[in-house]
This record gives sequence, structure tokens and C-alpha cells, in this order.
Amino acid sequence: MDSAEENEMLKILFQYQHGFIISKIMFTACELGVFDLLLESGDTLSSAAIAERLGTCHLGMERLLEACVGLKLLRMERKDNEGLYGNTDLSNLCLAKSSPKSQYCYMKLQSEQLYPNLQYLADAVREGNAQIQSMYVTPSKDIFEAMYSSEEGVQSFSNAMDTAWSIYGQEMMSAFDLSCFPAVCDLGGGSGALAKEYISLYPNATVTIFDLPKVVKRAKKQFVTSEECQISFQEGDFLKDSIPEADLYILARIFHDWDDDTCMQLLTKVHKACKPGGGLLLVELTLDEDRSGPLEAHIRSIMMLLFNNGRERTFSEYNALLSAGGFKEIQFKKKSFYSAILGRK
Ligand SMILES: C[S@@+](CC[C@H](N)C(=O)[O-])C[C@H]1O[C@@H](n2cnc3c(N)ncnc32)[C@H](O)[C@@H]1O
Repeated sequence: MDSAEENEMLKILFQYQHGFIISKIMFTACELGVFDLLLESGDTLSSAAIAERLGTCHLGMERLLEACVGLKLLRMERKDNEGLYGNTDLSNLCLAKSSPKSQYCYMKLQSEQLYPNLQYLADAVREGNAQIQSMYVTPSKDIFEAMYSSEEGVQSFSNAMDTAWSIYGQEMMSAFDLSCFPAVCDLGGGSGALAKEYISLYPNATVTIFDLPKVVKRAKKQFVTSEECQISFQEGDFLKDSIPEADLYILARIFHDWDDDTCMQLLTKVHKACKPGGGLLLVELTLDEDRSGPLEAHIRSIMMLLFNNGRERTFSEYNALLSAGGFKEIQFKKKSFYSAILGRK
């Protein structure tokens, strides 16, 4: 290996070992409102003006803004020997709270929940088990009971989940023609971001969102009346209680939270409740068949191990689960980030 190759290799190492600092720089700029201010102002601003309007020290703000330029989260132009900062297309689209595809709530959750709890990753790997008992003082049966012990926990998780569907919701709900399924149940449907996408594509359908009582109570408060007639809510525990009868069950990012036995338990229940001719749609981040990638799926799989003994799976693994649960004619579509898997009763 020549020294140029060695340098390239070391650059990768540098990136990886500082990955968590990059995340924190990005979230700190979000948290302090840098991207919001620049989006609202619609113009470039000096570091002194940004610091003053956000109530921070100039020196610290300047350092943060320069780092964001290095990460291509901000752009900087020089005018009269002064640096003027503005959002990039990415920060305008995704990083301000009011951005059309804002990822702020997801990043907030990652920064506040995932980041400190990564200290338990080595234990999770050693034991092959989630580490909820180390993360939370009160003993909980699963991560949802632990997270939902406060109203703030319900809110921050639900808001974080919705962010994905402002980007990928349409793509996932149109991966297959689902117009033959008039009555839909979104199991673990959270606050209904995906249900709204479904209704916008299939206006004659109705969707029942089934989720834990605390999630449903909060989601109901947020719903606007125009959606009320087609979207309804039912509180319950999908592992213990009976679930509504439907033509189609949507399970988006549900199976990845659970081990195979729990997924089978849920599948059996869905198969029994599903109307004749009905089906089930999984939306998940799938691993390649040879498990070499994508990196996003490996990262999420690590998170699932740490928090709930879940994991990301390949299509073959989902296919085996669905077949064992009695589903047939299983189809798979990999989209830009998530995959859709449709099975028939
Ligand atoms: C990873 S989130 C996915 C939410 C939504 N499907 C989405 O993709 O945005 C998992 C969802 O399952 C719900 N959930 C977890 N355990 C549940 C249970 N036992 N019964 C009903 N819902 C449950 C959670 O409240 C949460 O809304």
C-alpha cells in the first residue's frame, strides 16, 4: 500500500471515529434554531447577527457555523471581508422545524435517547439482549412501556416516527395497487401519518389505526376534522387484545421491533382477523440477501437489538415468516429507502 492509499484509508477511520460528533454538531445547530432562523430570514446572515438573534456567544456560534459549512449543512459567502451564512438545499428541506420534510423530531429523539444509551451497546452485544433495564429506572416489559412512562416520551417518539412518512409515505403506499382493500387496519399506526397518505391515494378507503392507549389518546387530540370520517382509532395491545377485522393490515416498522416468536404471534392473529381475499402489507428497511448492506439497515438492526430485541431482516426472512403465518402470493418491492412486502390470505 502506498502512502496515498494509506491516507485515504485513514480518512475513513477519521470519519467513523468522529461520526457521533458530526451528529451532535448537526443536532446542536437544529436545537439552537440556526436552520429555522436562516429559513425564516430568507437571506444570508453574519455569524454575529445569528449569534445575537439566537442569544448565544459569538465565538461559539462562529465555530458551530463553520463546522456546519464543512458538513455542507450551511453555505458561506464572503462579502466585504465578512462571512455570510445561509441554508443549503438540504437544510432548507429537512433541518428547520418548519421545513416541508423536517427530520428535526427524529434527530431530537436520536440525540436525546439513542446517543446516551449507546453506552450499553457493548453489553447488548455481549449478552445478545436489549438493555432497557439499564436505561430506565422503572422496570418495563418492553421499550414502548418504558418510553411511554411520560407524556413527553409518547410525544417525542410519535413525532419522530412521523418524520419518515413526510419523505417516503407516498412512495410506500403506492408501491402496490391497494385499491382492492377498502377496510384497512394500520397496526401500531402511531399518530396516523401513513394512514393519511393511504387515504390521499385511496380516497374511498377507511383506515383504523390500532395502537397502545397512550399513543391513541394523544393522536386523537391532534387529528383535524376533515380526516375524521375516514380514519378512526382503536386503543389496544396487539399482543394481548383482539384486533379489528380488515381487508388489509399495514404493519410499518413493526416487525423490526420484535423477535421472530413475537412476529409469529402477531401474524397468526392478523391471519385470523383478516377478511377472505384480504392481505397484509409490511413496510420495513430490508437487508440485502447476502447481508452486506445497506448500512442504514445494519445501523437500525443494532438499534433494535439495543432497545427491544428486534432486528432488521432480509426479504427471504420476511417471506419465511409470512409463509409460516399462512400468507401466500408474497410480493416484494424495494424502494428508495424502505421496502414493501405484500402477502395475501
Ligand atoms: C416503530 S413504531 C412504528 C409506528 C408507525 N407504524 C410508523 O411506521 O411510523 C412502533 C409502533 O408500534 C406501537 N406498538 C408497540 N407495541 C404495541 C402493542 N403491544 N400494541 C399496539 N401497538 C404497539 C408503538 O406505539 C408504535 O406506534
